[in-house]
Amino acid sequence: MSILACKDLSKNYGAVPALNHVNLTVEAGRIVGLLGPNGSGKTTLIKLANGLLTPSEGELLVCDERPGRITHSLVSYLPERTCIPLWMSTQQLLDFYKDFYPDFRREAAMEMLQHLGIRMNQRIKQMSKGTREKVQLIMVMSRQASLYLLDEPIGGVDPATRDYILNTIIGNYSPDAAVVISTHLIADVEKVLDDVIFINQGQVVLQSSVDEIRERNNMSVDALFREVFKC
Ligand SMILES: Nc1ncnc2c1ncn2[C@@H]1O[C@H](COP(=O)(O)OP(=O)(O)OP(=O)(O)O)[C@@H](O)[C@H]1O
Repeated sequence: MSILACKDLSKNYGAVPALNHVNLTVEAGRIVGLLGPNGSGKTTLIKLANGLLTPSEGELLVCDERPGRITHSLVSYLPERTCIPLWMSTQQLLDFYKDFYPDFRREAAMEMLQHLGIRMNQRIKQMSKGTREKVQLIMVMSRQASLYLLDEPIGGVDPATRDYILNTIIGNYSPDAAVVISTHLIADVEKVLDDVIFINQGQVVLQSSVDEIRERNNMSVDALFREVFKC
């Protein structure tokens, strides 16, 4: 069973085609980079997988289920923008997640928050943008989900902390789960990726393992991306 499967999936916003007959699968145990230029359809695909949008044509399945009530408990989603309640303290946010998500691993979240020096009594609205991003990512990755959908997870995180975030958080998920990361920070993220999907103008132009890219093209994912999408 694949964790995510798109079959001939299309999505239009009115007359604007955002995804155009996309076929792809993501298997358990894989960390997949969803990479493409601005406006290529990454966020649209992530929102379809999370059930925030519905397909115009074709099908998208999460663990063999159409997005809906069942998949909401299987998917842990980090949106592009911060959407945690700003008035809460870190402590209150932990309580909120524990109440809301039965699969939330509070101890794991606490350990990561403490490692990054994030105070339990600080309110989210008092935090810097990068700290908010870290907190939200820790919350999302502390759920025991089957599919993690991370839309631009580390854009505001300083480079020194990125490696910790990527290694500790993304390296700590269950082998039965899959992670899809949309990012423009390819050089930073590619060391944790197993596979990449290149998407352009709503179409998948490449799906490959990172090892294959390095062997076949003798270059990093970042270098290949720059070559494929050169302006
Ligand atoms: N709500 C909307 N209404 C109309 N068009 C939209 C809407 N959201 C996205 N689009 C269009 O759909 C296409 C894909 O957008 P999407 O946000 O999925 O791209 P993206 O790859 O995530 O881009 P970026 O890297 O800039 O975040 C673009 O042409 C965009 O203008």
